[in-house]
Formats: sequence, structure tokens, C-alpha cells
Amino acid sequence: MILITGARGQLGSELRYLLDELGTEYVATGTNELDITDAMAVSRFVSELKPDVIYHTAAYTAVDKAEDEGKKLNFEVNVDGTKNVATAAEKVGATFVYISTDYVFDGQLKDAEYEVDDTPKPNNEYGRAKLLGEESVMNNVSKKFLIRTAWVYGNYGSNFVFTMKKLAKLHSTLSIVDDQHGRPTWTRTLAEFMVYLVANEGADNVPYGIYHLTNDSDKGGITWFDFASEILKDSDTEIVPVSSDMFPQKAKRPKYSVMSLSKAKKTGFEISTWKDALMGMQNQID
Ligand SMILES: NC(=O)C1=CN([C@@H]2O[C@H](COP(=O)(O)OP(=O)(O)OC[C@H]3O[C@@H](n4cnc5c(N)ncnc54)[C@H](O)[C@@H]3O)[C@@H](O)[C@H]2O)C=CC1
Repeated sequence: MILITGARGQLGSELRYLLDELGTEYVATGTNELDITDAMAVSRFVSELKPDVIYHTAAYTAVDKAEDEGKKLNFEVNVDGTKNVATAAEKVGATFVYISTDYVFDGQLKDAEYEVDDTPKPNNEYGRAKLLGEESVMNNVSKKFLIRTAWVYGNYGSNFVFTMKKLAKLHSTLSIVDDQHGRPTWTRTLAEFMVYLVANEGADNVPYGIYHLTNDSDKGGITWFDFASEILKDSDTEIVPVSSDMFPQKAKRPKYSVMSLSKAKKTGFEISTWKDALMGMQNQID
């Protein structure tokens, strides 16, 4: 049996639909069915279900709120909650798939792509909590895949793609940040990669440990301005590149968090380009 946490989030929803398509059975829980911060409840639930695989997508993802009013909840969900699920997974011998973030890097180290074994150094609270979550998984679980991803979007939740489309209907000009470099990730690509790793578990080219997975682009990644320009390429709205100083945010974002996809590619998984992925998302629900 498969357990999905965070079932109604962007990624949890995509994963459910993918497994439905594949005809794979699973149990999916959101906060109402299983609050991951409740250690007793998690332990009981997992020991009764005895899943072979846990896709742990539940997380506190409000990056700016995590700097102040959400600080406590960020750690409760992303650190303690992850530890609860990880410990329960190990007790039943489940394979554990944890999703982490490019925000474990501060973007200051270098301007080459981040490799999976580069030393993380988060510069915001969300990144710090997700990194502690990673450490908890590394230390507590034997069979684990940790996947760092970035700029996640899909058809099931709010995200940059929907925000841009909404704003373009209201404004003739949009100013978009052009000095943060990264790579976007379609939830479908990520969900397929998660399923692929588990399906190929044990193969020589699919070792346990940390992976980076985003959609692909030329070296150097893209900026939010590039992403917005592609999203709105058929719109009359003008997109103006600006510096992130124009939009002060509570949480610091890395200026450069392009992650190397070479380990993910070595598994044999084919990663679509960010433009193809965006088109795929837009064609997914017609
Ligand atoms: N959204 C993004 O841009 C990025 C997301 N990630 C990671 O990817 C994973 C999936 O993210 P999304 O699907 O975009 O997030 P999301 O915010 O859409 O979904 C997270 C889900 O977790 C649930 N949740 C929160 N607290 C919970 C609790 N105490 N018990 C049970 N469930 C709880 C929420 O209700 C929500 O449905 C997360 O681990 C996130 O940290 C990593 C990098 C970027």
C-alpha cells in the first residue's frame, strides 16, 4: 500500500491523479485525516496501514509567513511533522520520499549549478526548517529518496502561473523580477519522477539519497521574468523586467538557485524542458 501525505496540496493532488491513471492503489491523507504534527496519531495510522511507500508531500509552504507569525508552525510541520512521518515509516520498513527545496541554498556560494552534495546554507526560515526535515529523514530512515525541487506549479493549487494569468487580465503592464535565477517545476514532472524512483528502487543507477529535480533549461536557469514572459506570450500585457529590490519580501530568496539535474538524469528519467512542461500543464485540463 502507498500513503500520500499532503493529499490536497499541489503535488499531493497531482500524485493522486497520476496514481489513478496508473491504476495504483493508495491512501491519501490531508490535515483533517492525519495531522502530521500529532506524533501519536501518525505512529498509530502508519503502523495500522503498514504502507510499503510513503510519499510525504505535506508541508508548511508559506515562505514569508514563516519569518514571523508562521515561524512556530513552519517548524512544527516541516521539522517535527516530517520526523513523525519518517520515524513511523522506518518502523514499518516503508520507502520514504521526501520533498525539499532549493531554498536550502542561499544562492551566494557560487554561480555554477548546485550539486546534490553541495553544503546547504539556507537564508530563510522555511529553508532552515526544510533542511532540518532533510536531516531527520537522512538520520531516521533506511530507504529514502529526498528530492529538492523549486518554483512548483500545476493545475491543483495557487501558484505563479495562475497569478500571472490573473494579473494579466487586470493590468496592461506587469513588472516582474529578473534577478533571481532558478528553474520551474511542473507538479506532473515531479510526481512522475517520484513514482519512477520508487518503481526502480534497488537499481544501480537509482541509489537512495538526495536528488535535484526541476524542469530543464539551458545552463544558468531562467528568471521569473523569463517565466512570466512565456506564460503570457499570447497576452497583450507588457512585461517589464525589474530588480527584486522593487518588491521587498519578508523572506530572503536566493539570487541563484539553479540545481544540477545530472543525478536525476543518470537514473534514466527523462526530464522535460520548462517550456514543454508549461505547455503540458496548460493542455492538461482542457
Ligand atoms: N510550492 C513550491 O514552490 C515548492 C514546494 N516545495 C515542497 O514541495 C512539497 C509540495 O509542495 P506543494 O504541493 O506546492 O505545497 P502545498 O502547500 O500546495 O501543499 C502542502 C499540503 O500540506 C498540507 N499540510 C500542511 N500542514 C499539515 C499538517 N500539519 N498535517 C498534514 N498536512 C498538512 C497542506 O494542507 C497542503 O495541502 C512540499 O514539501 C514543499 O515544501 C519545494 C520547493 C518549492
